[in-house]
Amino acid sequence: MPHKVSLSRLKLTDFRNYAAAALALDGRHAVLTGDNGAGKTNLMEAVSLLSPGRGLRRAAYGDITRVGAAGGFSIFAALDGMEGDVEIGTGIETGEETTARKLRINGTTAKTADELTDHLRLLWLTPAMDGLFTGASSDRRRFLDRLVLSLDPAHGRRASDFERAMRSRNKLLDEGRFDPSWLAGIEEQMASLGIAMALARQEMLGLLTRLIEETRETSPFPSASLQLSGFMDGQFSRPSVDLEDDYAAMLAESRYRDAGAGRTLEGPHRADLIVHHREKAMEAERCSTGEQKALLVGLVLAHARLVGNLTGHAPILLLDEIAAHLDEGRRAALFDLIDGLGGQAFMTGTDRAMFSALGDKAQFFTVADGRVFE
Ligand SMILES: Nc1ncnc2c1ncn2[C@@H]1O[C@H](COP(=O)(O)OP(=O)(O)OP(=O)(O)O)[C@@H](O)[C@H]1O
Repeated sequence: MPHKVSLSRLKLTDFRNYAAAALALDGRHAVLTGDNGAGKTNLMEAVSLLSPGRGLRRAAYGDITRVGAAGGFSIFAALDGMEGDVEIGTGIETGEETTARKLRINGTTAKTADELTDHLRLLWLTPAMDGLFTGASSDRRRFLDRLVLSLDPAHGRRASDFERAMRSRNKLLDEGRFDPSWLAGIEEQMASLGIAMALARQEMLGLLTRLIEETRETSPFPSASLQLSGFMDGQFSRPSVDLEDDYAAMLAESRYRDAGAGRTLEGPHRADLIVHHREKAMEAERCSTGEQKALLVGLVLAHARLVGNLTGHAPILLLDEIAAHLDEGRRAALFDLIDGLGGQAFMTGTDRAMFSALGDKAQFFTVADGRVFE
């Protein structure tokens, strides 16, 4: 069983609809119940900001700050983390527009948000993700990259460096500056970063596929088969240097075409995650709403197990309204599965009775009008 990472304290100031709130957690799962609009998802969002990036809503920091607050927002958390006890503080200081948030770990300013992954790994599942299989491929790519990131923290840097290189190539092409040596330099960089990104995604999917295979018999959820498509399809068994050379050559050949299109048409930024419902041998997008939800829950929980197995520490799970449409038996099976992962899960719902099968495995909180109490 992986080690448990658990939040022991969470304090919010001027965060969404919370002027000030504090939660004392005892290491068990946390169930947050309350009416619509009470502030349950806001609490989950606050926890999600303990990982790199803009949290589970991908919101602008200015929007997170409580309407009417004099300054910015802040989040403080204490946890029993992957390297022992740690205190994390994050937020923005003034209400003005900013793209960066301050981050302090044990009182010291962190150089990058990636340092958070030394202390905890977070995974979430929200109702906003229900359309993942039918929606835009960019959402599936972001989902895929978050899965990779929770195993391989360097993936985020790779992806942002690739984006930056691609933007400078697009700009040169857009301005008609076809300087071959300048472009070749950028394309070489794109090739090494782009292939590294694609290989990291491929490796994670391979590991996840194996784990899904191993746990298939016992899982109460349908199993997913996973494939990458849209970039270097079927070529990932070749040496990475050959793939890099091929991609660099592809970019060099497509300069005029890409200039015409106004963007780079080939690359890891065009890849898609293709998911099938294995038992039904059906594309996920053609499954029923309930089947899609079950597939997604199964996939995220399988990934949580993988993160626990590979890092030795179970991730913290944020499961927003996960039990809403399940019957009693399925809910109980779901809670058993979540508990069996060995980590701390935060779960929300409108009705406390829905979580009764958790018994004393969870701490129950009531959320009402921007206040939270046990
Ligand atoms: N920056 C902000 N300042 C003040 N209030 C905000 C801010 N952003 C969002 N809110 C409010 O926070 C409230 C609670 O939102 P939240 O999504 O957490 O509700 P919830 O309890 O998860 O509800 P539901 O059960 O409907 O999903 C909403 O009424 C929203 O208007």
